[in-house]
Amino acid sequence: RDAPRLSDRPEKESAAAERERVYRCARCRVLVTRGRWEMAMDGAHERSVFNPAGLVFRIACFREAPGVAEFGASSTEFTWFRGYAWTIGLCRSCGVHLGWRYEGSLEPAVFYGLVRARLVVQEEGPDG
Ligand SMILES: O=C1C=NC(=S)N1
Repeated sequence: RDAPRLSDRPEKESAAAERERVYRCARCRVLVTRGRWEMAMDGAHERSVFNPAGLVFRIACFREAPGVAEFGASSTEFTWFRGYAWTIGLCRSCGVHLGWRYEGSLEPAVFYGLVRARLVVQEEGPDG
């Protein structure tokens, strides 16, 4: 693997470094989102969810994800976030499934649940 996956991230990472992180599509490297937009939902930064097909995903929530394009109609079926409807979110550039866009009448009105394994952290600059 040429880019450290999020699971490789050092545990004691400074909040400032986290905010500067750039997350890119693991398949095409387009910019998807940024650390400054990451948010905790119900106190958790990450959560494991599963769909009716039994597929399990480890997702992280972000307030914004410019690299994600919505696909298809929204649904409230089996939503992992009460009060929110979800729409499939694909990579805007290569179309791979990156996660879901959530919309609801709560705060925040919109957020994204993205599959951590489908994102890579942008390579550090020359100073590492
Ligand atoms: O929140 C979600 C997204 N896909 C399923 S299933 N529930």
